[in-house]
Formats: sequence, C-alpha cells, structure tokens
Amino acid sequence: MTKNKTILRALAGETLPTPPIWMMRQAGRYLPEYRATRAKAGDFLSLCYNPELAAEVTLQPIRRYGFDGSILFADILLVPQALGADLWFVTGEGPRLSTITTKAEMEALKPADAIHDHLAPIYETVRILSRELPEETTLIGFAGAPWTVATYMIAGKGTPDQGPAHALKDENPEVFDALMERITLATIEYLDMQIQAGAEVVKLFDSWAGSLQGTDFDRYSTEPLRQIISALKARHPHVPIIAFPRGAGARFANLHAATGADCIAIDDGVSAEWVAEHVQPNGCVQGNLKSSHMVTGGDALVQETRAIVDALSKGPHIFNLGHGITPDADPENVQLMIDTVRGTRG
Ligand SMILES: Cc1c2[nH]c(c1CCC(=O)O)Cc1[nH]c(c(CCC(=O)O)c1C)Cc1[nH]c(c(CCC(=O)O)c1C)Cc1[nH]c(c(C)c1CCC(=O)O)C2
Repeated sequence: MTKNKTILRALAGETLPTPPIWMMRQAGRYLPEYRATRAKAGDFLSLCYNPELAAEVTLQPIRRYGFDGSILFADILLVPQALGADLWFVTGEGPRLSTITTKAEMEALKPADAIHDHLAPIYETVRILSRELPEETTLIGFAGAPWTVATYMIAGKGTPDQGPAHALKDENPEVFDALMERITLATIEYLDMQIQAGAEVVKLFDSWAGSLQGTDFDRYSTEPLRQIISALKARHPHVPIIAFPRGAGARFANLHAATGADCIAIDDGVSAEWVAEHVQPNGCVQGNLKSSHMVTGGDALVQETRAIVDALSKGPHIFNLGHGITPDADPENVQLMIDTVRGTRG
C-alpha cells in the first residue's frame, strides 16, 4: 500500500522525481462544489459535524485535481468545543468562543478524555474517507497545536497579535499552563482516535507560533508539539507527523530534531534555497508557495512553483502552499500549479 502512496514515501525520507502535492484548505470556498455542499449543510459547523457531507467536501478537490493527499474536513476549534467552550462562526468575521481567563472557567472545562462523544462524527468522517479515497491518496488527519488553540480560547476570537493569550501567559501562568496542558492531553486523545479511524498521517497546525519570542517559542510551541508527537509515536510508531509552526523563521532549522516531527511545514517567510540548505537535510519539508499566487496566477505562479520544486529537488519534499488557499482564489490557477509541478504543461 505504502508503495503507491507518494506522500508516505516522501515522509519516510525518499527523494521522489516529482514531489507529491496537496494544498492547505484545499476543500474550501474557492470551489463552487464546496459552496453548494456547505449551503446544503446550512452552516460551516453543521458541515463539520455531518460525516457524509464532510467526507463529500473532502473528496471534491481529489476528484477535481487528483491531489496526492486528502486532509480531513474539520476545524481546529472543534477541540475547544468538545472541552465545553461555546463556539460559533460570524459570517464575514470568523470564529467566536466563550473565553477562558479565570481559574473557575478553566476548572469548568471537561477532562481531556471526555471529548470523544462530541467528536464521534469526525471519527466517522475519517472512516468514510478511508473507505472511499483512491488507493494512491494519503489521508491526513489534523489538530491545532496547543498555543494556537489557546489563543482562540483565551481571546474568544482570532486576534492580530494574540495579545490576550500573551497577557494571560505573563499575568496568570497558573491558569495559562493548566489550559495548555488540557489542550495538549485532549489533542493526543483526538489524534489517537483519528489514527484508529484510518488517518495515515497527522498534522499539527501552530498557526500563531510566530508571535512567541525567545524561550516562549520553545516552551509554548516546540515543547507541546514534542509532547504530543512523542505520545502519538509511543502508540503509533509508524504514523508520520507533520508540524506547522507558522512564522518560525530561522527556528525552522532545528524543528525536526526538537519536535520529533517527520516533516516540517514551512510558510512563505523564508526562501526555498534557505530551506534546502538548513531544514531539508533534517527531514521532509512541505510548503512555501505564497497563497496569493492562487489568486493572481500567470507567469509568476509558474516561475515561483518551478523555483520551489527545483530548490527542494535533492531531498524529501511535499509540494504545498505556505498557508491556506483563500476564497478569492481561481480554481484554474490551482490546476496550473499542479501541471507545473508535474511537468504536464509548458
Ligand atoms: C486558525 C485555524 C482555524 N482552522 C484551521 C486553522 C489553522 C490553519 C490556518 O492557520 O489556516 C485549520 C483548518 N480549517 C479548515 C481545515 C480543513 C482542512 C483543509 O482543507 O485544510 C483546517 C485544517 C476548514 C475551514 N475552517 C474555516 C473554513 C471557512 C468556513 C466557511 O466555509 O465559511 C474552512 C473551509 C473557518 C475558520 N476556522 C478558523 C478560522 C480563523 C476560520 C475563519 C476564517 C475564514 O472565514 O476564512 C480556525
């Protein structure tokens, strides 16, 4: 099985003649078929908790483009909801949650092992996908990393500089550390269940790691990632893990070793040449193409795609964007990117 799955081969350290491809947020609003299914589900959260429809939107970009990897359709904020936080989405604005800033609010959360009833529909989506995906397509499960999830739980929404989370960390470390620990333990249980349901790879999204400075980065991004990865490796030694500490900059260089991840996902803040020299010697890398190319397309997209493929051609590489594709992207540009990577156009 692994033989046909190019993503698993790259994650095992193999250098392939053509890198496998998938895309963050590949199931999303830039696709008309996604918008149609989401309308049928009612709203975003109803779509996440409807296993048939969530599996359907996960499969849409695989049918349209033949990506080598398929990421489960869900959201990183389902774990806070499973721990007892209120969660809703405001159209045009983003997520809203009840906040955790006091000891009493922290103590009202559920224990980490009490999340599974709430998350059962997600495990069902994974089971459907593991039956229905083409045999060469790798099924990727995911969760948010503790710092990123905590930033939403503390502020109750997305924040440009994660100010409320930094404030709680500095002013009330007792509550902050308890919250980080609860999320860490819940994430281990959640990803364990996704793997048992059929996820072949799991990815940890630390989208706001870049606002952690100095030793805070080690303590609140790298260390929880390391804990989650080591617990999962103890239970599932052969399941590869991708970590995405977005905004890590020069610190990307030692994160394979520091976290134990098989692959480090890279944003667009460093050059592909720098990644080839400083990160790829330590293991598989993924990412780096600016998402904005999916909006603008043209020669710049082709040239930048080729430059990344060339720069990373001497080691294990999975082609991906540096962050999620945006709703204003043109589906034609995604096809142009894929054809450029696979050498089937121009
Ligand atoms: C921070 C974060 C979230 N969610 C996620 C992150 C980390 C990755 C990143 O940095 O982008 C991760 C995520 N969110 C979603 C996935 C599914 C898998 C995939 O295709 O990548 C994944 C892996 C679907 C989604 N999650 C969301 C959408 C859009 C919802 C819709 O259909 O209206 C999708 C497809 C909503 C979401 N979910 C979240 C926000 C801030 C928003 C609103 C942003 C927006 O409106 O564009 C929280």
